[in-house]
Amino acid sequence: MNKEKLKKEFAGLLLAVIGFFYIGSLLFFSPGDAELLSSLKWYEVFGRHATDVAGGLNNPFGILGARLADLLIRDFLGYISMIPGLAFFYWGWSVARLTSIKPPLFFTIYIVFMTLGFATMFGLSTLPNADLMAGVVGRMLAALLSTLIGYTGAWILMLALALGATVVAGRIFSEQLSLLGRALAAFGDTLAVQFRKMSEARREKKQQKAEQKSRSSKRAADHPSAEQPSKNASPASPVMPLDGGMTPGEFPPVPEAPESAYVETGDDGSALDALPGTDEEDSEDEPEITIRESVHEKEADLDKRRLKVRTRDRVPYRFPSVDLLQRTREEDEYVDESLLEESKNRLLEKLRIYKVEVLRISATVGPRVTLFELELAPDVKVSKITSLENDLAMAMAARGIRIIAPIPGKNAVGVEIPHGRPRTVWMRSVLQVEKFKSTRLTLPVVLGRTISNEVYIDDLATMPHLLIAGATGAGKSVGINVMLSSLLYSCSPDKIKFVLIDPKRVELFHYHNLRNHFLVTFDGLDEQIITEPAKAVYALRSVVKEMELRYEKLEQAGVRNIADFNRKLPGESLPYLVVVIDELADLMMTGGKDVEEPITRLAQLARAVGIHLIVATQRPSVDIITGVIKANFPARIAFQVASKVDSRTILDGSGADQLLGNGDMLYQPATQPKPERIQCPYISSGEVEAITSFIGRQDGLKEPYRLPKPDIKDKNSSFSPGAGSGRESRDPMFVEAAHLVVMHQQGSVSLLQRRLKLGFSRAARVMDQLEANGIVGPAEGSKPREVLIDNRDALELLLNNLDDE
Ligand SMILES: Nc1ncnc2c1ncn2[C@@H]1O[C@H](COP(=O)(O)OP(=O)(O)OP(=O)(O)O)[C@@H](O)[C@H]1O
Repeated sequence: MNKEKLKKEFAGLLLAVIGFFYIGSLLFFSPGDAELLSSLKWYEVFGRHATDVAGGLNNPFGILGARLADLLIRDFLGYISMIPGLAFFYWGWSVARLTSIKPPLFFTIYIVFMTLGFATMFGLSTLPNADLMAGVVGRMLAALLSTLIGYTGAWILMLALALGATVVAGRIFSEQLSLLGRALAAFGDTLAVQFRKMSEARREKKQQKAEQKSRSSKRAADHPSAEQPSKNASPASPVMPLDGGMTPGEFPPVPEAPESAYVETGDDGSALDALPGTDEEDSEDEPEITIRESVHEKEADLDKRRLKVRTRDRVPYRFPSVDLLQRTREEDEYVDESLLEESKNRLLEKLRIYKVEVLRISATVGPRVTLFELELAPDVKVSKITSLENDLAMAMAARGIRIIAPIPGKNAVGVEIPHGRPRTVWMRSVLQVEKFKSTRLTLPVVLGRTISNEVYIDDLATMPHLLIAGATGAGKSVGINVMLSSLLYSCSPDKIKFVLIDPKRVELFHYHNLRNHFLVTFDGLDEQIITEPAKAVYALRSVVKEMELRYEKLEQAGVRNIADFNRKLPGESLPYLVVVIDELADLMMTGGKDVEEPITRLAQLARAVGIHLIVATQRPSVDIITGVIKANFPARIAFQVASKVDSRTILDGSGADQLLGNGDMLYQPATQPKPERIQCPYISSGEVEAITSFIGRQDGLKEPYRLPKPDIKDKNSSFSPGAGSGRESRDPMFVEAAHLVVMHQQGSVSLLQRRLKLGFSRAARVMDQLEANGIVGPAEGSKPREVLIDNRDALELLLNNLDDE
């Protein structure tokens, strides 16, 4: 048994003992004790006189009990004072079983209120002994009320108050009552089983006796001359033959009544379960569960920061207040240990069937699921557990079971099982934490709460692009709203701009309010939120052009990235651009390569110039999330998807098919080997509207941020400036660059920059051309590209072939 649990149970027991003492002392109140006690000073507990007094008391709870009873019954609330004693038991039970102290606290308030009420009612009544029940306080309250509102009025008021308090308490304690009901039912079941065991044993004994009797009378009848066997004679002593070819002296052995074996039978008498003590033995062998404390995030008031700022063009801007977000009930972190124990037992039982031995088990209760961490016996292979995922899910009859084998960095495997008390994570609660208030991340986006209840915030600037997939209704749009809102709560309109592409037309509608602050304008397009696929291609190409222009600026300033640029030239600082595409499938269906190419290009190159993509789709199939797109989005979020295949497409592994929907997600950052399960916060469209219209009502910036016209030479051709494989579109340094990467066997842009003295954007363009001509592989995040040509000769051959084309 773990120490923590033992401590809690001890404290619970102590409280129950105090409860017994309290009620017992009052129950044995004797008016005669008062006289004896009056001769004893209150601090006198030792000495002869104290012993004499204690010996003469009628109250078996000694001096302390008698004093307590005297004080409470005679001078306070009469016999009614006994009722609050029940609270000790509730506290004891709560301390031993639960982590939340709220229910017993409410119960104590309720019971004190009811005690005062009952005392007053007894004070009002004329029943015999009513005075003794009401005590001084009850009588006083009754007198006060009947003077103020009359006798009948006082009765009506008291009854109404008692009824009202009981109704309220019933609501508050409905869950506790059902728990108590379950506990009582379980206790009842145990009693019934014990009772059945006993009566079964009695019946069997009777049956044996009857059988023995009938056998001996049969023997006596068959062999009247035979001597009666002595009382102590063994049944196997040589006596008469029986039917069935037994030799004389042979008796069928009398079956011993099995002492420990007990077979529970169904109504039809069939065996339900062979229980030769297995349950008890098993539960003794079972490892104890340790409940891990969830993380308590330090709270902070987000409104207590500098809310008013001035933009670069001297326009005042005020950050939205968190009061625009719904005030919600506190997220209840109460852990129902009995349910937890039930899940643990079921899990261990199933694992036992598959012969998986567990040494230690601990549980972390998250917003939607409980993570059981299992330390396995050394001879159990981890692969065995992984192969059991489906069987376990079926055996436990639960959706949402996910196995993490092993948990990265731990000597344990994880099994996530949904618990019966899903908690909504509210947007307000995840923003009102110190972590978010004092974040130093460039583009902080809140993703939600982890299983250990920690608020998970990541930096979009380092992700650097995010791919989101999930079935319809799984929570993608809510997720995008959460991310955009966290950016609105942390960045001023100077710092960040949004390019919003919404082919579904309804998802990003509220952001129209941001047109004068956060939305870019396009040279050549009227819309600021793009909804038509053709215009989306135009807008994406505009962003590509912007990227190229930014690279030129960076080159001129002699810096490597946007952060350095903004530090070096604060007067010309560039805002970060966040490009959001809410439904890639709609675009890919109509735009195909025309959409894929600018997205890929941006994903490959745009990070350094502060352009970041958030792309969502409800169709995570390979024709939408192509290999090239996938390779360039190292950070991915999977909400619930329909199949394992979809899960593999987005995460390169299963798991997303086992999610529960409603914002339950797996986040795979570029830097971690395995995805993390997170519950996305909930933000309603009303809240998004409130935030955006708060911003929209403020004075807009003097100058909109305008994106340039894209380079469109041939409308029908794929748009890939500089990335073409045609001879005329190749950079003059192409051949030299090809030789360089093959010689060094290293496809890195910085190598070209250094050795060929090229600017970043030109070097990146040449690298794309090398890829398009099959000399290097696709970009793999920040790693150098793979060089596909082994040696100089092979390269010469390839270059000759290219020239012949
Ligand atoms: N984080 C969350 N917490 C609680 N409920 C959520 C959460 N996210 C989504 N939901 C519920 O699921 C519903 C659908 O969510 P949402 O519109 O984001 O789905 P979607 O994946 O964008 O669907 P579609 O692809 O059809 O647009 C919401 O209206 C809400 O009731």
